[in-house]
Amino acid sequence: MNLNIDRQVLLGAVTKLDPRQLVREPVMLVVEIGAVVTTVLSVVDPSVLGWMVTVWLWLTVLFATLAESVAEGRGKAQAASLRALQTETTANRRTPGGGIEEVPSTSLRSGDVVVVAAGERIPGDGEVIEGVASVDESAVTGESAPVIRESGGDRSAVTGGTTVLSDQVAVRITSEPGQSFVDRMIALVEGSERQRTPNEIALNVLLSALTVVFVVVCATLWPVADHNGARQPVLVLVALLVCLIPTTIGALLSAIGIAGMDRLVRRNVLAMSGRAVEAAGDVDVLLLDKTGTITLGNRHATELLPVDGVDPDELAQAALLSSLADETPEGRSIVTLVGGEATLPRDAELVEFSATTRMSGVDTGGRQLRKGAGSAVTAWVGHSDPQLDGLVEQVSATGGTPLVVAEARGEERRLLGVIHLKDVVKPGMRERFDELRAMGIRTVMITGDNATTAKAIAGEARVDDFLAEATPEDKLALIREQQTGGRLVAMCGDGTNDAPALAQADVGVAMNTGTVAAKEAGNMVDLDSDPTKLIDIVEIGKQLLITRGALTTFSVANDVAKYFAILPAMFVVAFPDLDVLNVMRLSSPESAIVSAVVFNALVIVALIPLALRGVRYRPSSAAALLRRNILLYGVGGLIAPFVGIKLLDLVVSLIPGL
Ligand SMILES: Nc1ncnc2c1ncn2[C@@H]1O[C@H](COP(=O)(O)OP(=O)(O)OP(=O)(O)O)[C@@H](O)[C@H]1O
Ligand SMILES: [K+]
Ligand SMILES: [Mg+2]
Repeated sequence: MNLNIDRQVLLGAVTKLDPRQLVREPVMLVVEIGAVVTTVLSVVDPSVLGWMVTVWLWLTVLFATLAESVAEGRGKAQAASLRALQTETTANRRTPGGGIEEVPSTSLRSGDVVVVAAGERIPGDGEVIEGVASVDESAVTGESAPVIRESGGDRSAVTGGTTVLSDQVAVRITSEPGQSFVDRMIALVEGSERQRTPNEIALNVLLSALTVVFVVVCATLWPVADHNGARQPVLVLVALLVCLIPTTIGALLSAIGIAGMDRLVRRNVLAMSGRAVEAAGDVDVLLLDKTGTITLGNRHATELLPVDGVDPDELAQAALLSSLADETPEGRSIVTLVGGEATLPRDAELVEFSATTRMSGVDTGGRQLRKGAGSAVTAWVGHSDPQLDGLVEQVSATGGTPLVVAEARGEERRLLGVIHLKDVVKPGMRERFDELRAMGIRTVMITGDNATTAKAIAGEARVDDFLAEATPEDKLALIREQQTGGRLVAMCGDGTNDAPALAQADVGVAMNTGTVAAKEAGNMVDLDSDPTKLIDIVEIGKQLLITRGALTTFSVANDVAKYFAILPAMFVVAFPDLDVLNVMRLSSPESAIVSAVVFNALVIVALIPLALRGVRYRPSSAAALLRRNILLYGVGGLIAPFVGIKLLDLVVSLIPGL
């Protein structure tokens, strides 16, 4: 593993020695205080032992800050390239009068509307409110293929710093200066905004408590030893204290957390909350939105199917008229399919699409035209038609979305036919959902589409279960229901109608292609818009928990062993009976103490790569994992000090004066 220790990383490590920063790691703060004490003692009363202990105590603290600095350094290069996106550009802002004024991009505020043409850089985060464009987002996502961004649908969000390749769009800015997506990304990859996770905080409290206990033990050892004629210099007691407190995990705890977040960033996932990363390690159920999440999301009209007695042209004109003002991608695709030069009559009153009504349309010239989900439109018409039901079934069975078209003139309401909307399942879904199943995670697709379409897509993507004709409230209710059963729920979605569910889920992963509302509601954003990314997220979450557990086990086992390694050596002169415990036959009490302190420091260095890389995660039961880790890190931690300190003693004893 390339640790990449350059000047900047070293400088960072030295800066972190500042006690004001170190208070966040109480174990290391105690070591630093110890180092200050031994430094003073060694200046007043110099000795080889004193200086050896002092130098190695300082190194112990430095190794800890170095671990954190190295972990942070890995995001620095990425942060630098992201900063390049923030250079000021000129934005074309719409004035209240309808004109255009040139303003610096840095002065844009939430609510401003800017016009961006081909070749120009999008000056800030926002939502496309007019037009369609292909956008190069590679600077943010690393993906070189251009993406479509359009108004009305679930693919409307744009990121400041990306470039429009073709056409022109109007964008409503949604972020305030300094709070953009790229700002948040930079803070994340640099680790400066890292939030400690609940488990990490709990562990830190536990380690601090342990440290206090050992401080008390060592402080009381002094008068006791003195009383028994085995007076121990303060220097030796400080050395003993540092060996006993959990320095290994105390030094690496923060690096483990930073490295976990970094692993997510490397997989193109931005986690806004550490709690979510930990929760991901224990997820039981994954809920996924269909359109735009499991499928590519460019649902578009491919054919018109009239019912008997309706002229194909009449259906086409009705479909067209009801879609002329429909700004959703579905609506625009109908206009494209039918073609022609039709314009909306002046008296036309629009009925906008909503995920709750699942209909859209227009009222004009005494006519009302509606199109939408089969159940919604037949309910509006007030009666159904077996032939129409057949057409709906026919489209649904292929996984397509049927939009039923209907008309009302006065009292008479008629069903005209069906529009076939087609969408494609993203490649590779099946295998990845199989993998999730192997990890013990149940996948449930939720969609506003009808049950037959849902069933066809669910079968094709091979999810475990599906919920059809779901409104935003249904999605939220399903999550709440799962959570009350004590299960941890992950949700992947892209639409504004997914936002409440994304906010409620323990792990809410918003697709980067999605709407601003979805991205703000979730606690993670996947830049690749791949719902099966959850596999990686779960693995990283599990790995984080396992790594922390393994290194804590190792650290505590190590300290217990050190107790037996050095205590007999310290007191053997005063209590010759202790010699039976002196199994290691270290050459002298002084050499024993120095060897223990050196070993204690070197263990930190040795484990930095493991803390950064993480303990390997293989899918297996929690019990098997626990057994394996206790064996490896517990027993290993008990044995290592005996071997290590003995070997160091052989070298240290050669130093004159020890
Ligand atoms: N522009 C539109 N006009 C009329 N009806 C529409 C339009 N777009 C979609 N519908 C209908 O509304 C239903 C719900 O659509 P919506 O996009 O809200 O679903 P959803 O809950 O996001 O789930 P999914 O993402 O899987 O579609 C669709 O199944 C379709 O029948
Ligand atoms: K220790
Ligand atoms: Mg959707």
